[in-house]
Amino acid sequence: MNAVVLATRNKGKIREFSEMLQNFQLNVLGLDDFPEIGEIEETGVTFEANARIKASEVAKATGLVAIADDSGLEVDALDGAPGVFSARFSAPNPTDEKNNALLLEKLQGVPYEKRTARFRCVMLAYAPDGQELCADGSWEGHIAEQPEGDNGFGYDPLFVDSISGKHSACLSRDEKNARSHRGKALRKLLEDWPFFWGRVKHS
Ligand SMILES: O=c1[nH]c(=O)c2ncn([C@@H]3O[C@H](COP(=O)(O)OP(=O)(O)OP(=O)(O)O)[C@@H](O)[C@H]3O)c2[nH]1
Ligand SMILES: [Mg+2]
Repeated sequence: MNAVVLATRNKGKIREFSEMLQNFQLNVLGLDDFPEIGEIEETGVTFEANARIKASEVAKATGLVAIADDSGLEVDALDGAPGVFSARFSAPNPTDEKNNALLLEKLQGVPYEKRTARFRCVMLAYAPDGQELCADGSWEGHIAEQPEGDNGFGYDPLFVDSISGKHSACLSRDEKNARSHRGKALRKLLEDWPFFWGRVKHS
């Protein structure tokens, strides 16, 4: 079976990837299977650059095709912040709770109609021979004034899906995967997957 490794340590992403890939003929490994791989520094200024850094480092270290996701939240009233810094918004020692609290603080006094935002995801598969496949996805919504829901991760309790009007953390797993930036990017990536896999040199 084709083996790929997910170049992420985010448990929420790993869960969503696993749910969406369960019907594919892929043996999906994670970084837990390669404890020798340390922290990967995200020095890029774009989602694409960071996705390439993560995927290429893991592909070279494992000799397997690696898939990375670099994603984040862009808030219009904050000129696109936190963007590529979404995971590190409340640095040093960022947590999802602190990131959400900081986001609410920065948006204090901003009316709902001006709290527009989107999640973006760039997903990139990188082969040890240097070939790559890249796809992106975005998800439009608003930032609520109060958190709601227990599902998902990250900013999901504050992100309101523009279509259903529901907080992302209130969506079921299938509903989120159907709408989300990550779901869209992964479905695009998989469309071109057979062609990519056929071109890659497998050792
Ligand atoms: O509510 C959310 N629902 C989502 O669906 C989602 N997708 C991304 N994000 C935020 O953006 C950061 C990614 O940063 P990121 O791509 O560097 O990932 P990460 O550092 O968490 O893990 P890794 O993949 O780098 O190992 C995450 O931590 C989250 O804060 C999300 N928040
Ligand atoms: Mg990261």
